[in-house]
Amino acid sequence: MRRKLAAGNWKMNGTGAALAELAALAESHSAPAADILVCPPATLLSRAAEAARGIAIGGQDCHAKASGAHTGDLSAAMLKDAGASAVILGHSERRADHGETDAQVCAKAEAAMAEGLTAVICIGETLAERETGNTLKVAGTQLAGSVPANATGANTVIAYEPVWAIGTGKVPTLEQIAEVHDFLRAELTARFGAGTADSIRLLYGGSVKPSNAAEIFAVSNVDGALVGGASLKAADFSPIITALEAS
Ligand SMILES: O=C(CO)COP(=O)(O)O
Repeated sequence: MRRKLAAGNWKMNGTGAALAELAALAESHSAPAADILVCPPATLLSRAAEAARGIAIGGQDCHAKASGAHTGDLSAAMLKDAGASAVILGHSERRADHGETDAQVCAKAEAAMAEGLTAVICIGETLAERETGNTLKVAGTQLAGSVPANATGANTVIAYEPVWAIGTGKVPTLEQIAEVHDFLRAELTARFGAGTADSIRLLYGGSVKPSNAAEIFAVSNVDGALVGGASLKAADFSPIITALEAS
């Protein structure tokens, strides 16, 4: 049985004052029935790890190399040293803003896993790709190219985030979410076998809110959510976590 996971991606939001939201979240979810992960900006990682009390902390990217001449980048070991136990990789905003390819995401995931971090690997189609009937093709290609061969339920989480649903208030239909998640599970089964595939959690991401969380969490093969905007305030993220615990 996969343990559910509520993950928050703060993106490029938050200074020290935002840690009060994390402390409030930890306070109201001291013994959660689902895993909770918050990924703040890297500048807040070590302070977040102190404020989080039981909530896991993650980075939003890491470099594929362990160290060296890569100005502005962070290695997986640095994230771990700052208190992270996970890292989001291949988010569509990084694929778009920094031209990250599946192969680069895969190399980053390998580096993260080598440090004992859980790689939260993001995939998802653009609106143009959906409208031309290529959703599953894109999801399959990204999955195959971005997920390392040594993926397990312990070191890998997959987040399906349709690009057109991120920050837009637009959400796929429940049937559309089910279609992609069922497909991803089948693809993982074909590649890794049922045992490993059944242990890897599949998150949905894109405009998840307290008002739509419960119906999304009832969808087949949805093991939780990767939440952007609604993870910034404890008052929004908390009811999403509660809905996941009840699912
Ligand atoms: O990109 C996302 C999480 O990684 C989703 O963002 P929103 O929840 O703000 O749509």
